[in-house]
Amino acid sequence: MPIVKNVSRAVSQLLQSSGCGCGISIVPVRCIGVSPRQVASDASFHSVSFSESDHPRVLITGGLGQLGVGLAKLLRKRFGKNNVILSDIRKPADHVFHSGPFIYSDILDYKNLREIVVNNRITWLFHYSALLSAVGEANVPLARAVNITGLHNVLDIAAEHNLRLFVPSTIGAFGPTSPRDPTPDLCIQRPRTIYGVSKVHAELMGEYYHYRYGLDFRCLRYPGIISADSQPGGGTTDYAVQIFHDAIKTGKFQCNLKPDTRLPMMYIDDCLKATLEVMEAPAEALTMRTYNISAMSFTPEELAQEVQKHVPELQVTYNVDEVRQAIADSWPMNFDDSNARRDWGWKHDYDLPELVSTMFSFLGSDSRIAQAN
Ligand SMILES: NC(=O)C1=CN([C@@H]2O[C@H](COP(=O)(O)OP(=O)(O)OC[C@H]3O[C@@H](n4cnc5c(N)ncnc54)[C@H](O)[C@@H]3O)[C@@H](O)[C@H]2O)C=CC1
Ligand SMILES: CC(=O)[C@H](N)C(=O)O
Repeated sequence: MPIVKNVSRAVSQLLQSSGCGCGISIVPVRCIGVSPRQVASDASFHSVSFSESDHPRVLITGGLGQLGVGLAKLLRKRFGKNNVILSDIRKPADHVFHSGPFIYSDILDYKNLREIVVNNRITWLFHYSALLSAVGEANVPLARAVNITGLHNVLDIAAEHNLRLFVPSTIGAFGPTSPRDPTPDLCIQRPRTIYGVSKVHAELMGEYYHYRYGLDFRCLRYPGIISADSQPGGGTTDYAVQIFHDAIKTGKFQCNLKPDTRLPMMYIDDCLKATLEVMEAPAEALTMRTYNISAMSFTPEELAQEVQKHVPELQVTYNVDEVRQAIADSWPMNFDDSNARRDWGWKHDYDLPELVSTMFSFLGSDSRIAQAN
C-alpha cells in the first residue's frame, strides 16, 4: 500500500505543520458531548495492548443475538472465562448470565461504551450489534442509528484505545449490480437495503481508520449463518434455520423465499472459527482488511431435500415474502473467498450434508418421529 502510506504521511505532516492545534497525534479522540475532533493523545493513556498481556481482554457488543453467545463460548475457551465480556441492551437468559461476565451496553451511548472499554482494559472488540436486513427495512431510522452511528462510536473508541476491532459484514453488502456468481472481494457494491448500505459504510470506514490512524480493523463478510441453539434476528436467510425447528415440531414448513433462490450459507461453527482465525492472523498475512468467507450455497428446495433425508414426511410449501425475496434476488449466489483461503488459510468444515446432520443431532430429529409413534 505505498500510495496510501504516502497519503497518510503527507496528511500527518500537514497536521503537524498547520498550527491547527491538533498536536502530533492523529488519533480521533472525542470530548464527551462534543463533535469528533483531532486532539493530542498520549500513548501512555492507552489500555494495555495485547502484546503486554497473556490474553486479549475481549468485549462483544450485541452479544445476545444469534452469534454472540457462541462467540463468547469459543473465546472463553481460548482466553479464559473472565477475559471475555458479553454485552447487549437485552436481558440475558439465566444460563448466559451465569456462563461468564455480562454487562449492559447500548452502543449508541458513547460515554458508557468508553467507560466499559477503559474500566475493563479491553484490547479486542467484536462489534456484533446490528439490525439485520429484513428488520432494518421495517425500521430504517433505527437501523441507521444502530448500524451507522453505533459503528462510529465503536470506531472512535477502538482507535483512541488502540483496540483490535472486528466488525462483521455480510453477503448483503452487495447488490443487484454486483457480479452474483461468484461474487469476488472487490467489485461493485451498490446494495439496496439500509443494512447493506450500513455494512459497506462499515467496511469503508474501518479500512479508512486503518490506513489513516493505524486502527487494527478486521472484517469478514459472513454468508447466512445457520445455528441450532440460537435464533436468527430478522434476516433474509432466517428460513434456513426455521426449517429445522418446523421439521421437528410440526413436520410442515412454509418458506418465505422462492424454491430456487440460491444464497451462500455457513454453519455457525465455521463462522466463529473464521472470526477467531482472522483476529489471530499476523497482520503481515492480511493483504486486505475485509474478506469474503464461504462454505456452501443452496436453494430452499435443495435444503428441503437434504432435510427430508432425516424427516422424510416433511411437507414444504412456499408463501413468498416480497421484501425478503427482492433482497435475496439482489444478493450473491456464490461467494468467492479465495483471498481468505490464500492469505490466512481459511477452510470450512461443513458442507450441506454435514450441516443438516449436525443440526438434527443438536435438535434431536428423533423427538418428533418418536412423539408421532
Ligand atoms: N446471523 C447472520 O446470518 C449474519 C450476521 N452478520 C452480522 O453478524 C453480527 C451478529 O449477527 P446476529 O447475532 O445474527 O444478529 P442479531 O440480530 O441476532 O443480534 C444483534 C444484537 O444486537 C443488539 N442490539 C441492537 N441494538 C443495540 C444497541 N443499540 N446497543 C447494543 N446492542 C444492540 C440486539 O439486542 C441483538 O442482541 C451482525 O453485525 C450481523 O450483521 C452478518 C452476516 C450474516
Ligand atoms: C446474511 C445476513 O446478513 C443476515 N442473515 C440477513 O439475512 O440479513
